[in-house]
Amino acid sequence: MEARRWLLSRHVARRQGDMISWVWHCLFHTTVEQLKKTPAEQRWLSRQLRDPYVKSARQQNFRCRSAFKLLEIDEKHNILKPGNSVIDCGAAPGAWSQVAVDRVNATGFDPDAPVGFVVGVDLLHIPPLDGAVFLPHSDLLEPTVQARIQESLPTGMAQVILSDMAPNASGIRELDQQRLAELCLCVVGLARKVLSPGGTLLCKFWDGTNSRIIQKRLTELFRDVKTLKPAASRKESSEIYFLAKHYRTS
Ligand SMILES: C[S@@+](CC[C@H](N)C(=O)[O-])C[C@H]1O[C@@H](n2cnc3c(N)ncnc32)[C@H](O)[C@@H]1O
Repeated sequence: MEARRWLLSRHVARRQGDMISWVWHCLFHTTVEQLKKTPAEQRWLSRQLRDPYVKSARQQNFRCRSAFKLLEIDEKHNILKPGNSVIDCGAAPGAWSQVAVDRVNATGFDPDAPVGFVVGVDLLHIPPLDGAVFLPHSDLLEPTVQARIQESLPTGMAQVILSDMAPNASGIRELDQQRLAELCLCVVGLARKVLSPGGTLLCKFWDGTNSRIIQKRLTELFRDVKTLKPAASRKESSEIYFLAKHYRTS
């Protein structure tokens, strides 16, 4: 009898112990998970949790917060118009393409309303989006990829080229800037092949020594070149955007 009571009390104690550790786990799960992360991951996570644009992106069904950068630029500078063909370079996960699809296709029931076209390209997978054609797992630096973009355009020409491309950060500032400069020059090269006269190019860059080289190149090719820092672009980031309008053919 004594032995049975002892066994029972040990069983109850174990169950209570399990319960306590389960409650402990539920209460502190997030904290423990956070502790497992590296300091950089923790900083990223707490920044994401505090970021109002992350919250708004979730509420408005945008794939990521960067949508608000393009929305702000377009509201101020009116670059995306109904009927435009748009190339979105570095499109994954697809938030800029969401904005572009919405802006280039006029809403309403008018059968004659202009219909736009959006093609997005990225090294990564891009989840499908109604109204956009995507070329995932594709490197814009490859001439064959640029040829596929051109083939996909209804008239072989685009009125707007967007680039939010960024290389994977190596942590070495100069190297990363050099890589982004290469990507920007590649976008400029694409513009020379497919941009309609009068067309627009919007290109992300990290402000620094190379930015003058890119700006100079753009000024040679476009009548109006501006440097923009949208509100949704983090203040601590050196990210800027070149907005080049009125592409000149000669
Ligand atoms: C900041 S994200 C773009 C976010 C996107 N604008 C959006 O709103 O969803 C930058 C993207 O550039 C892409 N990228 C970098 N180098 C590239 C290259 N050579 N060709 C194509 N995409 C590239 C990256 O894979 C990454 O997905």
